[in-house]
Amino acid sequence: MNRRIVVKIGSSSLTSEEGGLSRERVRFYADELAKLHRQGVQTLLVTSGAVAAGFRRLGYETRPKLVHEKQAAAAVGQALLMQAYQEAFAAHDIPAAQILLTRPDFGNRGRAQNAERTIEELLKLRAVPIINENDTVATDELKFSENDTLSALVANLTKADGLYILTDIEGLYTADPRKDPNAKRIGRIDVISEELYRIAGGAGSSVGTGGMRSKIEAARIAMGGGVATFIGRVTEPGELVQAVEGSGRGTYFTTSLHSLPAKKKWIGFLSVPQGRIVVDRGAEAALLHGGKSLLPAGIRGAEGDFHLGDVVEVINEEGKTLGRGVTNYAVWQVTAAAGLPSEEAQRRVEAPRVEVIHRDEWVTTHVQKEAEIHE
Ligand SMILES: Nc1ncnc2c1ncn2[C@@H]1O[C@H](COP(=O)(O)OP(=O)(O)O)[C@@H](O)[C@H]1O
Ligand SMILES: N[C@@H](CCC(=O)OP(=O)(O)O)C(=O)O
Repeated sequence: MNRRIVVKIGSSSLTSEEGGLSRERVRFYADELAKLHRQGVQTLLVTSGAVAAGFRRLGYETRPKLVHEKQAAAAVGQALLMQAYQEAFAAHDIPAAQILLTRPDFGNRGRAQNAERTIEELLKLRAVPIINENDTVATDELKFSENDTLSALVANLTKADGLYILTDIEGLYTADPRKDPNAKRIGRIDVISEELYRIAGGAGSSVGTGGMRSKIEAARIAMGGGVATFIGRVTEPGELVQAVEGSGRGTYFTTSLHSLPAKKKWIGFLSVPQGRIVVDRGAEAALLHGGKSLLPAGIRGAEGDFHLGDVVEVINEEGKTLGRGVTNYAVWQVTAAAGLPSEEAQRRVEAPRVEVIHRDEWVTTHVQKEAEIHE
């Protein structure tokens, strides 16, 4: 049995047909989590539902669409959401703790460590940390694409053994089952490939389709940090325990990676890149397959506003992401040194090191084209 798990509950699992918060569903999930808690499993909950819980109280007739309206609804609804969880967990004598985070909180190592320490203390005292996005301050560039990403970052930060993303469908299918009756459920996935993003639908498709895409992205981030992931449906009593035991209604994403060293995990899966470096084919092969550092000779260009010590994303000339690393060069130095032999580059821009990114500070996040799918 897992020692520590993160459970993510999406809006679709918590709302009634009219779009408001269902207190009955909140109680159901609290009861399910309490069963694991009683078995000694440390449980963290990432929950949506603030907008759903708040919009009516503010006088909106339907769930608002504009960002500032949603923020206002969430400010009212977050308190109501927590109240519902407080009551539901109190029935099990479990203290419920509220934690509100934004994307940059993970990108700042000091803030991330503070959050981690607070969560450790709460778990030690047998509380359930209940986490949501801090909607008041989160607008576009501060936002997680969905709470799915937030749950993956929390799982990585807290070194969880498993991430359970609960939704209204029994896992990932070979196509959207709402549109294709022949779609089959995928039971297990060992490697996230580009093909999975394709079958989860591309940008510009319906809201639900985007939903599965962001869950695949969450699974990728969690697996990269060594956290096994489940995407599926839990609606009947006992099903969350079953999901954690390996027989849930959904798709299991395995990972052979053991937790990366803390620094690499932060670079690859928690940091917020400050810019991008474009590399040629030779550098791509050296980084992905050669275990080498990135040298100026293989660089084609750079964008963003980064300085020595920042994390940057490295992409190839087709725009595909290869990985991330800590740069020893500022953006102007990368631009001036691009394509030059190492010594000349270092002399010209007075860089502290020859390597633009040293291999000890590099994490590959490249997604391969295809991989086996187990039905
Ligand atoms: N290949 C697929 N397999 C399963 N579901 C898919 C797929 N492609 C798109 N979807 C849609 O994704 C939806 C789940 O995402 P979403 O509605 O955002 O859930 P939540 O609110 O729980 O985050 C499903 O109901 C389904 O319609
Ligand atoms: N943080 C907001 C919205 C988060 C959200 O929509 O997430 P999800 O249900 O996973 O798509 C809320 O609590 O209402």
